[in-house]
Amino acid sequence: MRPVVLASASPRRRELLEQIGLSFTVAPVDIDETPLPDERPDHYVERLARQKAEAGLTRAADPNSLVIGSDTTVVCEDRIMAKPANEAEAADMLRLLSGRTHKVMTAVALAGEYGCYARLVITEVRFREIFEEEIKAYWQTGEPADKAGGYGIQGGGAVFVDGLWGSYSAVVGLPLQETAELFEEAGQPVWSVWLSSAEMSL
Ligand SMILES: Cc1cn([C@H]2C[C@H](O)[C@@H](COP(=O)(O)OP(=O)(O)OP(=O)(O)O)O2)c(=O)[nH]c1=O
Repeated sequence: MRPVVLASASPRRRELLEQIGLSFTVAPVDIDETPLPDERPDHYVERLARQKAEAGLTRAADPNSLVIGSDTTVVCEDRIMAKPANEAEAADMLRLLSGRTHKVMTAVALAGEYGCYARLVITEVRFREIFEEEIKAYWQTGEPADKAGGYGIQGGGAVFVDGLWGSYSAVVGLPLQETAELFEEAGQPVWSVWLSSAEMSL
């Protein structure tokens, strides 16, 4: 088995990867997340996911590692919403998302000595109308600050959600089905990890 590295500082990505039973180490990378001039949001998230995975591989102690990088961005009315810089920006984001359907774009990339492969997952999320008092109170919870679009579907942000079409895990930060597909293609399927942990516990 090749060692698996998650090149991310996101606690959500760590929890999602733990959920499917993979053993891995965490080694965040720091890359410039500024969009290129006129860059399309789908190209942007995939580029960042690839850059995170590739930077992680360059730094990995074992060159045989499989390194995961991922990026999540909320897109509404052609606006790319990364993590809000402050309360005013978070409030602006939630006002725009209120009563509308937006897209959550998440890309996952897996880099290994064979190259870097990626999947882009687009999920539609519909929000009910959100009131000013709620926006103010939600900021106080601390939840919006480190999340794309200024909300967490896995937390209090769930109360705004009217409907979701696509991948729930992708909205939280890592599309698990597509991540497993990349591992399958890399010759290290997730089920083989399940099998070896089951054999070890016998
Ligand atoms: C929309 C949404 C995003 N998020 C999070 C997932 C990501 O952590 C974050 C988007 O920021 P990213 O820049 O994708 O990731 P990050 O900076 O947190 O971590 P790293 O780059 O080191 O991998 O928003 C949620 O937790 N819940 C949600 O509902």
